Amino acid sequence: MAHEILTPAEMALVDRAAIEGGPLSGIDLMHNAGHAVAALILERFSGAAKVDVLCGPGNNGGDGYVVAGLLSDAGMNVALYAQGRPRVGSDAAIAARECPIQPQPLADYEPEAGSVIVDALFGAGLSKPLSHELCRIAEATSSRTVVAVDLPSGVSGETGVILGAAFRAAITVTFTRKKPGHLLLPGRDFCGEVVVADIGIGDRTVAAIGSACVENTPAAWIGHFPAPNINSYKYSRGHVGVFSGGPAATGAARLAAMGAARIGAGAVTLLSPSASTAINAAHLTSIILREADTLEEVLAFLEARRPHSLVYGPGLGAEADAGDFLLAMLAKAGGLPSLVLDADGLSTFAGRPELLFDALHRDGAPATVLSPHEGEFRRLFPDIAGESQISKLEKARAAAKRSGAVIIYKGPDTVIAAPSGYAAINGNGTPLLATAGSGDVLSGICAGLLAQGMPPFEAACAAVWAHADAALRFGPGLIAEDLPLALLPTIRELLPARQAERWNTVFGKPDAQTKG
Ligand SMILES: NC(=O)C1=CN([C@@H]2O[C@H](COP(=O)(O)OP(=O)(O)OC[C@H]3O[C@@H](n4cnc5c(N)ncnc54)[C@H](O)[C@@H]3O)[C@@H](O)[C@H]2O)[C@@H](O)CC1
Ligand SMILES: [K+]
Repeated sequence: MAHEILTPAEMALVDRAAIEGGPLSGIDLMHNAGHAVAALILERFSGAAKVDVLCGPGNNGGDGYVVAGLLSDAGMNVALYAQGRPRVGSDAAIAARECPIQPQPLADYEPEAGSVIVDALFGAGLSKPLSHELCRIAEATSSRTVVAVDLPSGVSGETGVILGAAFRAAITVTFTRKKPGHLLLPGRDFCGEVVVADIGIGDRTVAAIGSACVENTPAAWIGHFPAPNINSYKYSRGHVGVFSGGPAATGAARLAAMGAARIGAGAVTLLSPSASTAINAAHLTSIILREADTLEEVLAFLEARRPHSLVYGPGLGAEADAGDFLLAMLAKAGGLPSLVLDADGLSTFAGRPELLFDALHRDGAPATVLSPHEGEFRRLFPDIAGESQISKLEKARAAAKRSGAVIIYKGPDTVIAAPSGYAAINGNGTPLLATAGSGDVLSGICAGLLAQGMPPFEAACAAVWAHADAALRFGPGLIAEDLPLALLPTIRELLPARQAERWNTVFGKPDAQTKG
C-alpha cells in the first residue's frame, strides 16, 4: 500500500532494512535522494540566477551535497553553505567528499534575491529547536523560494510541531513515503507542495515495517465503498435515523439527514420531538418524519423500522438530559444499529465521559464513530488533549482506544483512528469547510456509509475525504446547505473507481481488509 505514512523512526528502520537487504547501499540511496531533488529543481527552477544549498551535519546535509554537485554539473550557479562537518565514516561524509564545491560557513549566509534555496539542514534527525542563528536564517528566507529536502528544517516529522522556527518551503521533496509532519499542522503549512520521490526502496520493504497509519485517500477505503446493485431497494440500500433537536435547533439534524441521503442511504428517517414536527415537516420532502418524544417511542421505531445507523447529537442541546437519553437507549435497545455521535451528543458528556465510554465498551454495544472538533475533543478527553508531547495522531489513537469508538478528530488536519490503533491522516482538508453546519453534514455522510454496510473506520475515512472533496469542487461561497448536493461529482467518480477495484479483486489482487 503506497499510501502508508511512516514516522521518522519507522523510516529509519525502512532505510536500514533496505540497505541490509541490498542491492542499494546507504550512499546509493543518498545519491538517488539527491538526484530526485536536483531533477525537480532543474525541471521547475532552471532559470534561477543561483542556487544556495544549505547543508547540516547529518544525512539530510548529505543529500544536500549530492544536490549541489549535480546542479553544478548541470551548469547552474551553485553556492554551498554548511553547518558542521559530517561524521567521519557516514554516508554524508562520502557525499561531502564527492562534492566539487567548497562549502562556506553557514554563519556567513545571507539570502539574495533571485536565488533558489535548498534546505538540507535537518530532516528526520531533527532533535531539538533550531539555534538562534538558524531561526534568523529561516526568518530571512521566509519570502524566498525554498526547496526542502525531506522536511523543512524545524518541522518535526513525527508531530508536525515547529521546533523554534522552521523554513517555509515552496516544495518539499520527501523520500519513499510521507511522514506525519507533512500532513499534520502546523508542519503541513511549512511544506508547500509535497513530492514523494522513489529512491529505490521497494513496497515490500516498507510493508514489512507494519506502519499503522495511512494518508486518507480513496485508495485506503475504495474497496469498501458502497455501490448499489440491481437487486437493491430503498431499505436494503441502508436506512439512517437522525435525531432532531427542539423547535429552535432543527436545522442541524436536517443537514445530517440530507448528507446521509446524498451519500446513498436509501431511506432516512428524522426522529423529531413533537414540538419540532411542524417545522421539520415544512422543510422535508424525501426524508421520512417520525414523531418520537420518549424512549419508548424511539425503541418502538428501532424495533419496527430497524434502521442500520443513527446520528445522535447535532442540535440536541449539550445539557445532561441528551446524554442520559442516549445512555438509556444504549442500556435498553438490544442490538442497537451503528452510531455516529457528534456535536451536543459529545458535549453532553463533558465532566462524565466515562459513562459514555463504559457504555460503548459493554458487550453488544454498537459500532460507534465519535466526531469531535477541537473543543469537543477537549471536553471528552481533557487529559489526552492536554498532552503537549504527543501528536494529534497519537491523541486520536489514545482517544479511540479509551472510548472503544472510531474517532474523527476534526480540524484542518483531521485524523481518523480506530481502537486498534490503525489511523489515517486526511490531506484534502479545506478552509471552505469552516462554515456552520458542515460538521452536521459530515455526521450524516458517515452514518449514510455505515448504513450501507461500510465498516466504521473506512466509513469515517471515506466521509471525511468525500466531504472535503465536495467542498473543494464546489469552491468559494459554500455553505453547509450546499454540501449534500455538492457530493454528486465526488460520488460519480468514486462509484466507477469502486467498480474498477472490484475487477482488480476478480483478477487476483488481495481483497480489501478492514482496519477498524
Ligand atoms: N541512508 C539513509 O538513512 C538515508 C537518509 N536520507 C536523508 O537522511 C536524513 C536523516 O539523516 P539523519 O538521521 O542523519 O538526520 P539529519 O540529517 O536530519 O540530522 C541529524 C544531525 O543533526 C543534528 N541536529 C538535530 N537537530 C538539530 C538542531 N536543531 N540543531 C543542530 N543540530 C541538530 C543531530 O545531532 C545530528 O547530527 C533524512 O531526512 C534524509 O534526508 C536520504 O539520503 C535517504 C537515505
Ligand atoms: K531539510
